[in-house]
Amino acid sequence: MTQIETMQALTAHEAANCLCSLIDPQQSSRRVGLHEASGRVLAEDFTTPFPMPPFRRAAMDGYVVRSLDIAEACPTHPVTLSVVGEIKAGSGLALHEHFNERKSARIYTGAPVPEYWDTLIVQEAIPQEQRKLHPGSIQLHKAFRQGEHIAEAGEDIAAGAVVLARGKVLSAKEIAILASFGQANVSVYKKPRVAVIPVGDELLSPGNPLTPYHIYDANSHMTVARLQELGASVQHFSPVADRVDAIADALILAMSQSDLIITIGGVSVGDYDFVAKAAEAIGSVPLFRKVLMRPGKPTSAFSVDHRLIISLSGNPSACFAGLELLVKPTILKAAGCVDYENRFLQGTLAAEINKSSPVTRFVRSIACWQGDRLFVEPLSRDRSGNIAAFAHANALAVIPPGARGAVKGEMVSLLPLAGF
Ligand SMILES: Nc1nc2c(c(=O)[nH]1)N[C@H]1C(S)=C(S)[C@@H](COP(=O)(O)OP(=O)(O)OC[C@H]3O[C@@H](n4cnc5c(N)ncnc54)[C@H](O)[C@@H]3O)O[C@H]1N2
Ligand code: MOO
Repeated sequence: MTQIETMQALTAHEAANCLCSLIDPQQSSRRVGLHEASGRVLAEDFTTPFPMPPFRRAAMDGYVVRSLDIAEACPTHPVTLSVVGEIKAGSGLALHEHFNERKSARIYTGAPVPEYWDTLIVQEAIPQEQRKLHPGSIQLHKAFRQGEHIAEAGEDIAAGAVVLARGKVLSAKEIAILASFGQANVSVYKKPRVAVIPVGDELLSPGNPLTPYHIYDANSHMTVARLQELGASVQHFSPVADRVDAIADALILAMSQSDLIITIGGVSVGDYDFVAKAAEAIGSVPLFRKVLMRPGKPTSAFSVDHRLIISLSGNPSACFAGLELLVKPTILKAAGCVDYENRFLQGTLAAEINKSSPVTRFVRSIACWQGDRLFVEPLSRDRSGNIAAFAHANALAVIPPGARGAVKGEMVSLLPLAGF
C-alpha cells in the first residue's frame, strides 16, 4: 500500500486545523501610515495615551447652564439666565468674572464645557423668536436633567486602556480609533508571502484572445484577490503546463520567494494531474491527499522545507470552497491574526437539496434574515464547474453527508461570505 492509500481522509474542519497547526504566525513587524493600515494585522496592543473625549465637551448646539439655577423653572415661574459669552469648538471661554449664579453661555457641539456648568440645553428648547429678540439671555419654562448633552472627559475610553489587542485585523473602525488618538502610523505584522500557481494546458490568462478548447484562468485571479483581502502579499504565476517538470520548476521558484504556495488544478486522479508528482519530485511530504468535502474533494496539501503547499482543485467552486474553508484560516493565522478560525452560523434551509453525498457538501447559497430568523437558500444547478452562482452567493450552506440530502426547514450550518 502506498503512503497515500493509508493516509486518513480528513474533514474540511480537520484539514483546516492540520494546516493551521503547521503555520507559524508572522513575528516580524513594521510601522505603516494609517492610509496603508487597512487589512493589516496589529502587531502590538494599542494602549490609549489619553482619555476620550480628551476634555469635557458639548454634544449638541445650545446653552450651558447650572442645573441648580433652573431646578425650580416651570411655566408659571420661568427662570431667566444671562448669556455671558460664546464657546465654539476649538476654543475655550475665558471666565473673567467670578460667577455666582444664573449665568449661561452659548455653546456649540464639540466645544469645551467649563466646570462651572453641568447641563446643556439644546437650542431647539428655546424659541427662536426669543433667542433673536433677547440674545443676551435665555428664559426657561422647565427644569432639565443634570448632565444632559455633556460628554465627560474619558467617558468613552479611559487613558491607559488596551482598546485594540495585538492580532486584530485593522479595518476602517479600528483606524478611526487610532486616528482619534493621534497615531499617524501603527505597528503591523509583515504580510505573509504567498505564491499562486494555476496549472493546466487549457488555461489562458485574461487579456489574450480566446482560442479553441481553451478557457480563461479564473481561479488564480479569484485566489489572488482573496489572498489580498486576507492580508497576504501575492506572487502570481502565469498558467503552468500539465508537465511534472514545469510544475516542479514553478514550485522551486515559488519556494525561493514565498512562505506558502497555492497550486490550482491538476490534483485529481487523471493521467495529466501532475501536481502531486511534482510536489514529490521537489522532496515534499503529503499531509493529506483528499478532503471529505464536495466540491473540493481532491484538495491536497504537502509540506516541504518548512513551507506548505496547498493544492486546490480546479473546478471554480471547488477552488473557492478550498479557499474559504482551508486557505482563509491558514493565511489569517500566518498573518498574525489571533481570531483566524471560520465562524459558522445556523440557518433554516429555504429549499430542499435532493442530492445524496457521501461527504459534506458546501453549497453556494443566498442567506438572508427574515425578522430574527436566518434563512439559507441553495442556488440551483450548483455544479462544481459552474460560475453563475458567484454572482449571487453570500454563504456556503453546509449539507451533512447522507443518502437523502436535506429537507426544506432543516437547520443547517452556513459560512457567511462577502456580501452577507
Ligand atoms: N475519475 C474521476 N474524475 C474526477 C474526480 C474523481 O474523483 N474521479 N474528481 C472530480 C472532481 S470532484 C474535481 S473538483 C475535479 C478536480 O480536478 P483537478 O483539481 O485536478 O482540476 P483540473 O482537472 O485541472 O480542472 C478541473 C476543471 O476546472 C477547470 N479549471 C482548472 N483550472 C482552472 C482555472 N485556473 N480557472 C478556471 N477553470 C479552471 C478545468 O478546465 C476543468 O474543467 O476532477 C474531477 N474529476
Ligand atoms: O471537488 Mo469536485 O466536485 O468536488 O468538483
